Amino acid sequence: MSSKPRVAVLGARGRMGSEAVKAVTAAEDMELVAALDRDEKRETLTEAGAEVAVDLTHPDAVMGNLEFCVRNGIHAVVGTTGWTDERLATVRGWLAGSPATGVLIAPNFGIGAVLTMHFARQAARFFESVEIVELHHPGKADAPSGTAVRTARIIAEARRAAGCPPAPDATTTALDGARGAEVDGVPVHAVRLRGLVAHQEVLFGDEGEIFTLRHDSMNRGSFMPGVLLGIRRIGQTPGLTVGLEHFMDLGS
Ligand SMILES: NC(=O)C1=CN([C@@H]2O[C@H](COP(=O)(O)OP(=O)(O)OC[C@H]3O[C@@H](n4cnc5c(N)ncnc54)[C@H](O)[C@@H]3O)[C@@H](O)[C@H]2O)C=CC1
Ligand SMILES: O=C(O)C1=N[C@H](C(=O)O)C[C@H](O)C1
Repeated sequence: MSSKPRVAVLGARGRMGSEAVKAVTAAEDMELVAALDRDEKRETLTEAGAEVAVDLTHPDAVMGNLEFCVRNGIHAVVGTTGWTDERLATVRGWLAGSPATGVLIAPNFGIGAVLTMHFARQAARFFESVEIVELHHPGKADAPSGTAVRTARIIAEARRAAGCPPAPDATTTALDGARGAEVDGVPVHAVRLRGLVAHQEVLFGDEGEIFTLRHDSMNRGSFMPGVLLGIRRIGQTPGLTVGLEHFMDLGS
């Protein structure tokens, strides 16, 4: 990769993509070489000599974009949501054919959001109960958020490893959705409200004690230090990396 990575943004006219275009343009150690949105041809990436593509599009678009990038040896920094185990396995398969290429999938670029997940992993085994509430702007396509799904999986994994029993819940009758969506056994509740950007609470409970982790992104600029960190690191990180925490030297 060049000493100043040549960067393309996909989804460049969107809420996140337009912010990423500004952040990459303002960063002195990288160069914006392409800014694409829907209906613009992916070949622009190769024509422009892009070395890193930042994908901030839509769950329906991200797989096609990534396949193109990996096939052409373009590293990818992905904020787009909608990840399943099957999709991750497909990306690993593509990368096997292009072993020098790196893909970072970051459920959340907010430094505080990454720390929330890190601390949630540590707290998970100490409390009987845990539930997640994520709160977002009403323009969001997916529910629950990618961050909430990832947080729930991290918590569930930590609780399984510690041999924790399921959280207590005496509910025998409920309206559909009243107890949220179950992600790996953790209830996740999604709020969509005008005025919000991106917020999450992880609620842990035990006898006489509640422990809450809360993160608030007040604007989309809050995600940009994480996007830039991903661009700076992905060229030296071949293969698939899931989660920005791997670039943050957080220790265990
Ligand atoms: N990882 C993170 O920290 C964050 C991730 N996100 C995720 O990023 C994605 C985008 O979010 P927003 O910017 O709020 O959405 P948005 O709807 O404002 O922007 C998406 C943009 O992608 C464009 N697009 C759709 N298909 C495309 C394609 N095939 N090629 C190029 N562009 C295409 C759309 O025209 C639109 O301009 C969502 O999945 C969202 O959940 C959002 C905020 C933070
Ligand atoms: O769509 C959004 O806005 C966000 N999407 C990501 C998610 O689904 O977790 C990250 C952040 O929550 C904002």
